[in-house]
Amino acid sequence: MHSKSSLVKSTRNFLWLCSRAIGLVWRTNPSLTVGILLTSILQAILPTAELVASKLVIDRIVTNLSGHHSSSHFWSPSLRYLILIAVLIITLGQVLVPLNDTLRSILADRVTGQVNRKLLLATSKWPGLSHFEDPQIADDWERVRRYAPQSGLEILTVSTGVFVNLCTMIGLAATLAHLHPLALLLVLATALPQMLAQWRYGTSTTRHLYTQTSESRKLGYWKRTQLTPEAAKDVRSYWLWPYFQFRYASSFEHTLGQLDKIRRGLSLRLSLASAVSAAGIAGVYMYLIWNLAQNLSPVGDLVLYGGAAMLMQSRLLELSAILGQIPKSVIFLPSLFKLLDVPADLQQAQTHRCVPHTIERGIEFQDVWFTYPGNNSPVLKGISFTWEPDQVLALVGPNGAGKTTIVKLLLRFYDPQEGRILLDGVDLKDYDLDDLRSRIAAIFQDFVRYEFTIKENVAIADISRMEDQDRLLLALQKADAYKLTAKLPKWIYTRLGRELGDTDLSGGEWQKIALARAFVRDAQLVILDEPTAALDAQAERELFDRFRKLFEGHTAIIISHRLSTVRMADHIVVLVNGTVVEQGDHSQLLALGGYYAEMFKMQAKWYR
Ligand SMILES: Nc1ncnc2c1ncn2[C@@H]1O[C@H](COP(=O)(O)OP(=O)(O)OP(=O)(O)O)[C@@H](O)[C@H]1O
Repeated sequence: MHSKSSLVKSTRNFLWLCSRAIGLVWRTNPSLTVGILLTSILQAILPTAELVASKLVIDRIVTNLSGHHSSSHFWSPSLRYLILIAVLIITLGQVLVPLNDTLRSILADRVTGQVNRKLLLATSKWPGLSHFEDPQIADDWERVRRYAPQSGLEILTVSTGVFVNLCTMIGLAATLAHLHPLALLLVLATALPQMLAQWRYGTSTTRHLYTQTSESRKLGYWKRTQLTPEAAKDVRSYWLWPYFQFRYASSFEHTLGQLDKIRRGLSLRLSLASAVSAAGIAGVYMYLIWNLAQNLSPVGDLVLYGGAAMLMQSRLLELSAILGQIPKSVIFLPSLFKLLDVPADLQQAQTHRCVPHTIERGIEFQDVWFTYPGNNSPVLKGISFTWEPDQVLALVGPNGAGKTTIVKLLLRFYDPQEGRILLDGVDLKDYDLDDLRSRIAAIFQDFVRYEFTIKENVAIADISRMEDQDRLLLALQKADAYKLTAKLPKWIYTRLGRELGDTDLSGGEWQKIALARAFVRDAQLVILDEPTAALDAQAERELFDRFRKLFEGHTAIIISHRLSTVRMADHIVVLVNGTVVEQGDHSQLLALGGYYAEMFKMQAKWYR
């Protein structure tokens, strides 16, 4: 009972997937889809028509040869007429193959483009970061990347393939049954083992590929480690090539070695089964030759029925190969539709409340607890602190204390599991998410180095200001990055990066470009995560001197391990292991003689 209901459920699920996939193909380009269907229907009818026409031509030739000896009688009007029809049918059959293939290729590319656009649109609606860090979603991406763009088209290919082969086979079966019902039975029975082997081949290899998705992600990773310019430095300086090659080779062996084993076993069965089907064809031919010898049938029958038996078998095999392909076409569709339908990872406010233009009361963390999705232990354990408007707040603490996590919560990349984060007394969750983020200029320590021009790299913080050159130049000046543009070949129009760019910058120069982004936006909140980590001592000092002026009228948060950068902050929060251990301004914390004072003295000692 249970297995029956699960069969009904999985069949319903399968049909739903197929209809959704075909719907996707249809909506991508209805006229191309119709073109493929029409050419497929014609391809279904033509093979039987070709056989019948050939038989009629041969029989007419034999009749004309036996009845008359003059050339004019041989070329009787009926023979010419039959030859013309046969040539037309054969030509049409030949023309349809490339036509159908071309239509399929065009549609395949369009479906791929459509699927990718849909996926990008769907991911743009994931408000947080959790989905990007979920290993199951990463597996779904891998399946989609490898197979799903073709899946919609494969479903179309499979369904038209099944239709074409069934139509062709009805004609062929009727022809064979006309010769003798046992001839039909013989062909069907001897094709059966090969059909089963073919089907098993398709389903087993697909199942294997599906279960190996995580492993093939690793395979891709080991390949990338040897190809990306970032890793190339390490690979060469540490001579990692043999090690990465080894990891790649063992991962390759793991995924594809097993597949080879499956393939070898199945191909042996397939060869044995082919021998059985060949025996079936031989049986039909023996019967035809015996008939011919007994003068029971014309020569044309050899072409018609022998051809029908061979074609029937090849179509049966094609059908089972197509049926074996179904799991491959379908098995990746759930991943595609899961990615398209995955619910948002954050609740969005229904009220569309905007962040006030002037922050009056500041920001307050109230007993905030946070654990990263998939982790067991919390990263933030009951964090509480207040951040007054127009203040510069600094977060300090050892590595892994949770400083960047606090910033991620402020941007609502994740929501805390317990506690609240208030902006002017209102929970961040109650603000419109897009509006909230548009009021924050955040520069992370792992900022992205886009292979764009300098102008674009700065304007990325507010695309609407792309043509506001004065603003962009001012931002570059504030970040002390303007000077470096002078030495570049195309000034601010110089494209940066190693892959597409004209030239590249040093780490510190890149950091200045990233810092300039903070000054492009009209943001109420500025977040700088390690803004001076890559700067030289003089640049850090200059930034430090100008910091107050640069962020005048801004509520800013700065994360830094360099306490020389941090000391000018109005309020300093010291985090250790996810909890606030001290807070106050620089002199208060020094007077306290705790973690901050110790770190500051240690750093000062090093400098001295
Ligand atoms: N995306 C993530 N998924 C799971 N755990 C994470 C993730 N990001 C950070 N963590 C964990 O959270 C802890 C705090 O990380 P966070 O980046 O906030 O530290 P931090 O104080 O900014 O450290 P650092 O000074 O090294 O930049 C770390 O122990 C880290 O392992």
